[in-house]
Amino acid sequence: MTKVCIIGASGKVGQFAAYAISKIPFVSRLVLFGREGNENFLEGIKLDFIDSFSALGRDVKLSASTNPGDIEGSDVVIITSGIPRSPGQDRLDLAKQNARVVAYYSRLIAEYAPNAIIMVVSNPVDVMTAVALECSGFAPSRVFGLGTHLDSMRLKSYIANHFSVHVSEVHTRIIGEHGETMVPLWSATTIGGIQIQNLPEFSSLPKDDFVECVKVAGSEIINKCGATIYGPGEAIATIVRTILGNEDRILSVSAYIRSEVNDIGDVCIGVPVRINRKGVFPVPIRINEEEVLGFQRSVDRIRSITSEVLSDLKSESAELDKKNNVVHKNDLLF
Ligand SMILES: NC(=O)C1=CN([C@@H]2O[C@H](COP(=O)(O)OP(=O)(O)OC[C@H]3O[C@@H](n4cnc5c(N)ncnc54)[C@H](O)[C@@H]3O)[C@@H](O)[C@H]2O)C=CC1
Ligand SMILES: O=C([O-])CC(=O)C(=O)O
Repeated sequence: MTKVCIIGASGKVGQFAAYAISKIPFVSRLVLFGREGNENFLEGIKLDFIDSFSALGRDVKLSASTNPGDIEGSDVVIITSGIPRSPGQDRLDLAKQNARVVAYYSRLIAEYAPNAIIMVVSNPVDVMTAVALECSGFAPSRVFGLGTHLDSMRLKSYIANHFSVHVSEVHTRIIGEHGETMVPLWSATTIGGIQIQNLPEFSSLPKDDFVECVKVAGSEIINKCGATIYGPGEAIATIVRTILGNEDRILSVSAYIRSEVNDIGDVCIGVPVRINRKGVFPVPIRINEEEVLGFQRSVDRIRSITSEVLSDLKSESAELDKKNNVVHKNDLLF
């Protein structure tokens, strides 16, 4: 019996991710969770899913809920709640607003599903991962964010397309911020097992254009159709499958590192991690000088915004404390 709960299931990403997860064979219970007022909407999604299960021959126990008690017993809880960016906005512009939402749900998860693994999707995902880690009080191995997995998938598809090979022949990795300062690791990119730098075509490869396309992929989709849905949804489902199947795959997600990348650490950011039933475990790596410079820049940027956001949450919490003289459970941020 494995139970997965999607918080923010009434939203676009939450809804499609839930659907993609419902097709994973080991998932036996799925909770479509949302905020109060969305009961009817969530129930409608549930009924529609049930119709599709009939066509698929799937047998998943499905619930639609706004009651925190229904998070209980979850093996994996995914937070997709929060505002998405509008055209012209940077993901980091969402930090302060979404931090309150992620903080609230992380505390709720800690209370109702203390043994769960938390996956954060809400943006800016690296900063929100740090918020979830802080507010849940969970071990770093049990809190991570979607991070640069989606960026790595995007780069992989551009490379596969350029070389006219199947995507499964391409292995590549982007680390750092899920955003402007992301760092592609060409040194860790292979095609059909061959180091990309050993291919004659490498010198003429439009590498900078590829990376630029990855950086703007989300905003381009948002400008054209309002939201990215299927890419993130499938990326989320892949990671859930990796956890529940205890697959020990190495994927790039946002995780807390101590000093695993060239001794750089103390931040939640996109890095390669081993993923299994116990959670996520950063893989110690050494990258080249140019990559270190880029990664350090990314770390500095995320670390500075993270510390601002965490300190705001702390003072808001202290403010509530003073005002109410009592801290109500639902107001607690820390
Ligand atoms: N890390 C990644 O790669 C990706 C992250 N995202 C992020 O995921 C989040 C959700 O995106 P969408 O589903 O497109 O947005 P959406 O607007 O369709 O859904 C937002 C969801 O959050 C809930 N929500 C909003 N404000 C809330 C609040 N104050 N309290 C409780 N719940 C609240 C809504 O009820 C809804 O369920 C955004 O922050 C977006 O930037 C989206 C795609 C990829
Ligand atoms: O771009 C956005 O805001 C959504 C997202 O993170 C992505 O699709 O990479």
